[in-house]
Amino acid sequence: MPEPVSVEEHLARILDDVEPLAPYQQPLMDALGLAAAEPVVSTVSLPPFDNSAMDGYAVRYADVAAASEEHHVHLPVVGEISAGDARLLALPPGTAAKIMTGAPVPSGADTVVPYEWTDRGVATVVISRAPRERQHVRYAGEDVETGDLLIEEGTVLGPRHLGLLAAAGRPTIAARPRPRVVILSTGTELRDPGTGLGHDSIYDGNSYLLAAAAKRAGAIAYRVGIVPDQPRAFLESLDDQLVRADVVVTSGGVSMGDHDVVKEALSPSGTVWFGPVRMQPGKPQGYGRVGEDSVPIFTLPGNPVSAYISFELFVLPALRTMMGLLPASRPHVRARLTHALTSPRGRRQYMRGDLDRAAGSVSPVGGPASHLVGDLAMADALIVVPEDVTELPAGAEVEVLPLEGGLAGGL
Ligand SMILES: Nc1nc2c(c(=O)[nH]1)N[C@H]1C(S)=C(S)[C@@H](COP(=O)(O)OP(=O)(O)OC[C@H]3O[C@@H](n4cnc5c(N)ncnc54)[C@H](O)[C@@H]3O)O[C@H]1N2
Ligand code: MOO
Repeated sequence: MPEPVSVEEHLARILDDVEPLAPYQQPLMDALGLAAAEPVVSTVSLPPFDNSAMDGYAVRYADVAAASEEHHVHLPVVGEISAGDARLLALPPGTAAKIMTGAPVPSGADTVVPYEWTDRGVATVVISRAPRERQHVRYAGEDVETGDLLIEEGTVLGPRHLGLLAAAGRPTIAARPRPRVVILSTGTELRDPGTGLGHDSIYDGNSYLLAAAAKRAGAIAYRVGIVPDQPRAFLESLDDQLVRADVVVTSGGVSMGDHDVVKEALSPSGTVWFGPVRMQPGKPQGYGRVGEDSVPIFTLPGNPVSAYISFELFVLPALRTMMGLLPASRPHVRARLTHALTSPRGRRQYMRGDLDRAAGSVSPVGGPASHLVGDLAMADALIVVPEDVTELPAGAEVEVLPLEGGLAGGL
């Protein structure tokens, strides 16, 4: 039996081993939530040309400066310019041109008078109020100039960044791809939701829990589902799946039982470490590489809460490292306990909690056991009780790992 390792040791070993995936140019819509793997410099100005901010008349300021309710200015209308239709290129002095929002301002004109300050005349326009000089003109380059840095390398691309890239004419951006994560549940007792249950079977919650967690982390999740507790069936299933995997995540079959299929199947290869981590839930862990392509594999414990906490602590940071997303781990916060709690000595306890960020407090949710999925769904944080602490009073300040938020991209 290998010596127990700390959470930090296990995570460090994993993060030393996984590598960022090679970036390539991805269509913008595929890049949502990914980290930019290149800085992007604008090759255009925005706006690209001087254009109108209002529906109205393009004029020379000097021709309308004296307009008021008492002193109307009359100008002949020499044309009409719509957005995307700019046949009138120059405006003679002493004239006006109808202009629509977004249409190019003709040379000679420097100001736009909105319809509301005119009689909306067709042949001649009567202007009853003077704009400020250059009012309602959006000048070329006033937003972005050619050569401006649009996106810093490492930016997690959200809707506003993608909108800017498109506005600047970029159809793609270099980003690391989403890791393809294959998720296998082991357990002869498992059944698919929607099917019948015997007195000795349970539904496979884990493959949904882990696939959803992987997908939310930005990965592509392939939920393979249930594999029985037979090493041969497990290895066959794994072998079939490796071709589409950047990462494999299994649940179950790694503790001390007589049918611990994952351990039994993978131990002979010698490429996967199995051992205890000083944490609860989540003690029995495994990590290593499998197959011809040395695909990283996480063998998580089968108890659902253990599997989920293991995902948050070990798999999520690995996936984020592969995607070049920083920070790799969700940041911890500190909060005050609303109730006292106790914890066993020697293993770091991850109690389920309900975090109130505004109040800076956290309430324990349910018990510490690792099969309590009802309580897990009610929680949004983990209360971290250090290995050497056995009791904490109400009001104590504790470290908390939020299960929602804290990472760029709304994760
Ligand atoms: N003698 C010992 N027994 C156990 C130890 C130990 O140190 N000595 N460790 C316990 C701890 S801690 C954990 S955690 C579990 C981990 O066991 P396995 O990873 O081998 O998982 P299984 O035995 O296959 O399953 C455990 C539990 O979880 C249920 N399960 C499994 N898969 C799913 C799934 N996909 N969806 C829902 N529930 C699932 C399964 O039915 C079991 O109840 O070992 C302890 N034992
Ligand atoms: O470590 Mo197990 O994950 O306590 O139930």
